[in-house]
Amino acid sequence: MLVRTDLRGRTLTTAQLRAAMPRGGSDPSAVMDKVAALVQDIHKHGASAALSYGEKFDGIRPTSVRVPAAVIDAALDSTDDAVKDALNEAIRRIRMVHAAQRPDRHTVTVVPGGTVTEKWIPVGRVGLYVPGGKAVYPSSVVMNVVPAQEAGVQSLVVASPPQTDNDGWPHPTILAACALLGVEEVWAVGGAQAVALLAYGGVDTDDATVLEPVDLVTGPGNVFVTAAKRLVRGVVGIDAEAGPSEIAVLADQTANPTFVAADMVSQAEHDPLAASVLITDSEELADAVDMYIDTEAGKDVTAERINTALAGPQSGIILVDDMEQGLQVVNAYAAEHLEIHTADAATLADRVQSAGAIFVGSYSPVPLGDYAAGSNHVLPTCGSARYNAGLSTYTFLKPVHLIDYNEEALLGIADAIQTLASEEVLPAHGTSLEVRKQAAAARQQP
Ligand SMILES: NC(=O)c1ccc[n+]([C@@H]2O[C@H](COP(=O)([O-])OP(=O)(O)OC[C@H]3O[C@@H](n4cnc5c(N)ncnc54)[C@H](O)[C@@H]3O)[C@@H](O)[C@H]2O)c1
Ligand SMILES: N[C@H](CO)Cc1c[nH]c[nH+]1
Ligand SMILES: [Zn+2]
Repeated sequence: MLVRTDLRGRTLTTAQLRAAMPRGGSDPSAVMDKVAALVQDIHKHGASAALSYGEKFDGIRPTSVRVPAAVIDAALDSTDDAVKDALNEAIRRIRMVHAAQRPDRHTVTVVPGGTVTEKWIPVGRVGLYVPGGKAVYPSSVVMNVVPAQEAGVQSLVVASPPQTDNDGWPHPTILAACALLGVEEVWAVGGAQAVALLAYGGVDTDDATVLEPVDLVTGPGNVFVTAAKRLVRGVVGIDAEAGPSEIAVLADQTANPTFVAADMVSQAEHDPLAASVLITDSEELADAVDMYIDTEAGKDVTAERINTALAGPQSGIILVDDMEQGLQVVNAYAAEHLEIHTADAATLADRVQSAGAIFVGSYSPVPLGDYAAGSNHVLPTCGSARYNAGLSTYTFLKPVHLIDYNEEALLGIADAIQTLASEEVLPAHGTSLEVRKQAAAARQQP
């Protein structure tokens, strides 16, 4: 049975609401000291230190960080046709959505002769993290690579943990997904050590192959990956923090309890720290969801993770008076994934302010988005959807302004600029305008 929190009849401030939410130990600050020491070590000792941490945590040391091309080709050859077809269909849909995100360059004519153009420049080199600890994630290869490609990134590297049953190389289906997408640079390194190596770079085991550092690290991962991303932010760019999975379901008495419960269990199976939360005004639904979870959940190989995640302080059922209070809870919680199973799901979905992705109605379950809706599954966790969005083509683009004024347009605003510069006591700024004014005046002299 999930822990219940009864908010009915209570009016809470935002801070009180947040405090009342079930949230667990997926906060990276809990492992920050340990991960900081690891990141420092890799900054100092590079690839050999990263491989040593891999040996410790993943149980194997590959012969090199960079995966040889022949290993990637062999992985594609040995991949089942059904898996290749499924990956190709997912790639097709995800590419459609992310290609449509590419923003246009646009120019604003501020005054005659004075324009500001916004141009989108792709990040130069990116490091895409693909998890491979408790489960392996070929789908995350697609979710990282496709938006980077659609943004026009020229240089990208995928990093994923070494696997004991693949000679220390990343999982073969991860390599196959890279091959299908035309990715040639793959590193066999995982966890916090992967993030640190991507940020600082190094030299491979042959003492010759340079592992060039990247400009931006993206991708999901466990709490160690998330902590490392927080630590290297500034040395490199990072995307939103996409840590252990979360699902919140907002549901009323019209919801199908089996659908709701199955979707909650689906995210619990990622990690013992994963969170599954039901927000409902129907005790009957809450009881039925509990019943399903008690009798049906956790019969598969992932049972232990599911049971731990559902029993943890991060999971539970929140009872609310009605959908208005439900929406307040939803916005305060800011789930990575929000499913809405109510009579008016689309209307409520439009009113949600904070969620990584919103799944509308009974036939848009989170696993659809995990693999093949076309949307991205790398989404902000731990409440960061209040201020961050999921991975997208925009993540890999920088909007840069081109400022182009002619003399007349500049002189038309010169006095205002000089006034402001003088107000800020920055006289050299004013001089930049003054010399141009004087040059113009000199030309007017007979
Ligand atoms: N939010 C999202 O968008 C999203 C998407 C997909 C997956 N996820 C999450 O990604 C996570 C994947 O986790 P995972 O563990 O399966 O794979 P992972 O690749 O993130 O982590 C595995 C690595 O963790 C390191 N590690 C393991 N134990 C350690 C320890 N005690 N100390 C230091 N490092 C250690 C190892 O080096 C290993 O390579 C899950 O939590 C899943 O829910 C999130
Ligand atoms: N639900 C995960 C994001 O939290 C993504 C995923 C990949 N594979 C299955 N699920
Ligand atoms: Zn999932």
